[in-house]
Amino acid sequence: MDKKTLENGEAVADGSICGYDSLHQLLSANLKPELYQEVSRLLLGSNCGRPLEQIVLPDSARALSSKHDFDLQSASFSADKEQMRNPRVVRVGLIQNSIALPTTAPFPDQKRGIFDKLKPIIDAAGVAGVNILCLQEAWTMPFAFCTREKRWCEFAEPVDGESIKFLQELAQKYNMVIVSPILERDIDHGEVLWNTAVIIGNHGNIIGKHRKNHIPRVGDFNESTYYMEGNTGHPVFETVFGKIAVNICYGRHHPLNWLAFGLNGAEIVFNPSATVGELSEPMWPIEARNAAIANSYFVGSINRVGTEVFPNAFTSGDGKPQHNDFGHFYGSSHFSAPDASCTPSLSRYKDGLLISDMDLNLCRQYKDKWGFRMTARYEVYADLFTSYIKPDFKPQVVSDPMLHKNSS
Ligand SMILES: NC(=O)NCCC(=O)O
Repeated sequence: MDKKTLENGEAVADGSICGYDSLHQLLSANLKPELYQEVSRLLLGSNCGRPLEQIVLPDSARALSSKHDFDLQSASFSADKEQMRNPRVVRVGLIQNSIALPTTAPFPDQKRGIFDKLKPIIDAAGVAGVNILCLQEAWTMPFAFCTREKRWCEFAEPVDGESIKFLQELAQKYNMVIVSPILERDIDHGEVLWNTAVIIGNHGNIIGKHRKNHIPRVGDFNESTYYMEGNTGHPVFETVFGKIAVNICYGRHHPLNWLAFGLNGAEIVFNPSATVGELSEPMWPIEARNAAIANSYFVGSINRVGTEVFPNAFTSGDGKPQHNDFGHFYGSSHFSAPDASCTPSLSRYKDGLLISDMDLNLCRQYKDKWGFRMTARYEVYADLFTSYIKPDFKPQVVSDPMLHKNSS
């Protein structure tokens, strides 16, 4: 997009960064090519000694992106050639999107509007041969959990509900595993709500589900009003394309959550999110990438886009005057790899589809290279946790005897 003239810099009201779609576009437009190349090497790392290459995507996918005005980007992660194993290349997609209608529209129209908006983006993933696709957190609805109003619970549905049926058809049509994060209503257990990712197999079957483990109590993220911490552990879903797991949004701030998916053997962990610039943007490029490095797996990070305005003003725990929106959901979805490389991010304000080829052999190659599993000393930490969770736990602190000398 064209750079807009700005008086005070930073993100402007349309969600762009000083008129650019993403940080990477800003840098590419403003640095000399040789400087840009060096900055990219440091910011994005390199993969097998090279910058990531783009994938040649079919014209039909490009046509859908132009017609429906969504960002379409791609990048390919390689691994070293091995003598005993064939490459295990999978094509993985992430979708970020804004809501389709104002939050004041009738609920069924809002939901249908999102389905209609997503269909061509999922089609683009399908025609581009994506094997595993992940949507954003609570994709069927506005992220209304800031309001604390219970009427938004109407968007909840069982794991075999309307939105999953919609995706099951597409999963089967395109032979694609789809991860669908929804607000779940557990009909069999008193109709309680959960924040859940449903894993739909490439035959349109339901493989399983995972419920968000860590619920935020920060800023406007009043999600604990709606659902409790998940009770599904840290499942890894073995699909025909690889072993995948889902660390839902705020769980990305918990290194042990990432670790647990790794211990269970995940090769790709998705982090479908809904988070806003003022709260978390500086953390966003770091946490997922660190998780990918520390756990020797790929991470797919997805954040919704746009500003969602609610009819009734709400307050926050931080003393701000009452307001009607969370702030801007900054998109910027991207992939991170075990070798510390990562893709440029999708747009900060536009719907988008990011497609990456990844050779999953890279996971084991990086386990072998850095030996993080081997050197982790889990038994030392198991002892610490065992004692920490007991009421009589005393922190292991050795005080300088001089500190207390004068007071005795
Ligand atoms: N959806 C969600 O958990 N958001 C919390 C905010 C954050 O983790 O950045």
